[in-house]
Amino acid sequence: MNPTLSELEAKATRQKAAFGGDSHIVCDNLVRIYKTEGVEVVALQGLDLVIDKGELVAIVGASGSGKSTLLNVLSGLDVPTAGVARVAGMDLLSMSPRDRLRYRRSVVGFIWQQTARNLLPYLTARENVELPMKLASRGKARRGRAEELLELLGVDSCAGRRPPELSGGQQQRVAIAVALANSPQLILADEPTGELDSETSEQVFDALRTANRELGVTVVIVTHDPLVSEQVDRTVGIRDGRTSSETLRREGAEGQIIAEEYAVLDRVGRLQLPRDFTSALDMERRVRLELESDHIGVWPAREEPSND
Ligand SMILES: Nc1ncnc2c1ncn2[C@@H]1O[C@H](COP(=O)(O)OP(=O)(O)OP(=O)(O)O)[C@@H](O)[C@H]1O
Repeated sequence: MNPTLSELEAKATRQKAAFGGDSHIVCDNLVRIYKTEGVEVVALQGLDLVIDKGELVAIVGASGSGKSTLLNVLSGLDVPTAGVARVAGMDLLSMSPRDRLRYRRSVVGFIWQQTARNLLPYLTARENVELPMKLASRGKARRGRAEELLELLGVDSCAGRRPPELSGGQQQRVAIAVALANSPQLILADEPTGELDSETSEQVFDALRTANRELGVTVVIVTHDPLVSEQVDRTVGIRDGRTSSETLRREGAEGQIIAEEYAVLDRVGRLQLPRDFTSALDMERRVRLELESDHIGVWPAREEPSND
């Protein structure tokens, strides 16, 4: 017997709900189109991404590939045009303004690249960390928590100083403490080490790793910095507004780090072949596929027979 329309609808809904399940971050076919002066820019073109609770993930990709757009969506600053974006079970497309404010205050913490953008220059480091707790009406324990966080991130000696009296790396570590103040479940960092030298970058990355390991916070870092992207367990590559590759790292038997790069197969079976692979074999427009017992072969299209 043919299924009824309501059975088909129920099946489609079940399949949709299954993607990403109850993972901490789920982006399903996420689209963000910007319209400026009648021109449309498709910054995210159906991006799929699943991140589990407690993961530390780096996002990499060429300039303009959509990394900051993704982070702005996940932080609740920007609303996508279509698709699904869910963090900790909250739907970022249909959220009310009130829930969005609560989300931005208490569920997610954000660190910008520009050190000066993260902190108020006329407050001390401790007061900067206390401020988000004050705004969220968190009572008495504010001072103790601010000091604990500054200590955890190795900047307790800076508590009484204002940002202009701190180095760039110290400012970023205080910024991480600010982002952690209201015990968020997720920290997002957009190029947090972009303005720093390599030694200072290492300290800032260590502070993010500490937040991840000690507090169990999920951390997503957009970065061009190999020091960061090569030290996380998972690096997600974005190309033209879609996730295109993933590098997974694990420890080998002798303690060495083994990195394996994968292409991402999306929900409808699309994958992006790396540009250097396709250009090395002059692959354009069409390729020939062959299914083998344990792999799929991809070949350049056969030369069309000429009519001469
Ligand atoms: N507010 C906006 N209005 C119009 N277009 C935008 C806006 N923000 C981003 N874009 C466009 O969307 C695309 C993706 O931009 P996005 O900033 O997300 O890329 P990115 O990968 O973070 O780049 P970068 O590494 O240079 O920061 C780009 O083509 C960009 O010009």
